[in-house]
Amino acid sequence: METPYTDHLSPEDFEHVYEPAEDSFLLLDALEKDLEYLDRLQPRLCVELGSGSGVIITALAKKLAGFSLCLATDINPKACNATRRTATRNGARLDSIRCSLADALRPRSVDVLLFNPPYVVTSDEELQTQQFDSHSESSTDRNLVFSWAGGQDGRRVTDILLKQLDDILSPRGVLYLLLLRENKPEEIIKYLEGLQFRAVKFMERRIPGEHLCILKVTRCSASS
Ligand SMILES: C[S@@+](CC[C@H](N)C(=O)[O-])C[C@H]1O[C@@H](n2cnc3c(N)ncnc32)[C@H](O)[C@@H]1O
Repeated sequence: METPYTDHLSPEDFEHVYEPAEDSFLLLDALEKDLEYLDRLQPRLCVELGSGSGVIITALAKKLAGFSLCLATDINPKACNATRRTATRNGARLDSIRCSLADALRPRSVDVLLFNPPYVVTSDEELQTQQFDSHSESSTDRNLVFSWAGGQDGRRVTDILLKQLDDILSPRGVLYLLLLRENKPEEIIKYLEGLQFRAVKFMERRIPGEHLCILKVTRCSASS
């Protein structure tokens, strides 16, 4: 899949919005690798949580143009705005909604769910401030911190999503989730198996200082 243009986003934008990095590109590569599967799935609704600059959902929206509705969410209003601009600049059709995770969506409606969460292990205090800020309409200097700060085990936001996953994914839905080794992917796989999901490490990449992987999650009841 082509990496969308981001030349409309300035260095000032990237002071508030997460700039695409190795983690973003790994998620893009995983989607590229699974395009045949996605073509067969013919998803009606694809959603990226925490879309940041919007490069990932824009790339997918272009690829699946014609048969999928694509949506992006982010708690950071500047990220929602950047996502809209990236989609427009690249000729992709999608909507961008400011909300936490999938809070604004109909239950069990999402066929393809993407999330590159704030995954870095930090103190939990970082996130308490995030909850306060996320109620404000304005963007703050701390938005960038909230794009990577993950609290204990780098899992605070991810764990909220995992608890809600059964209510978010459609019966044939699939989740592509980016994780760091420190997020304990094996523990997450076991947890999901207990909830009747099938989770596999779909792609892995070592970069200086980080060992990243993409978890692919489907319902056990879904045909593979
Ligand atoms: C690591 S960045 C990923 C950005 C983009 N998806 C990418 O891969 O380049 C994480 C994004 O999640 C957003 N985020 C953090 N907590 C969130 C939440 N509870 N609901 C929605 N978005 C959230 C941040 O604002 C940030 O844009």
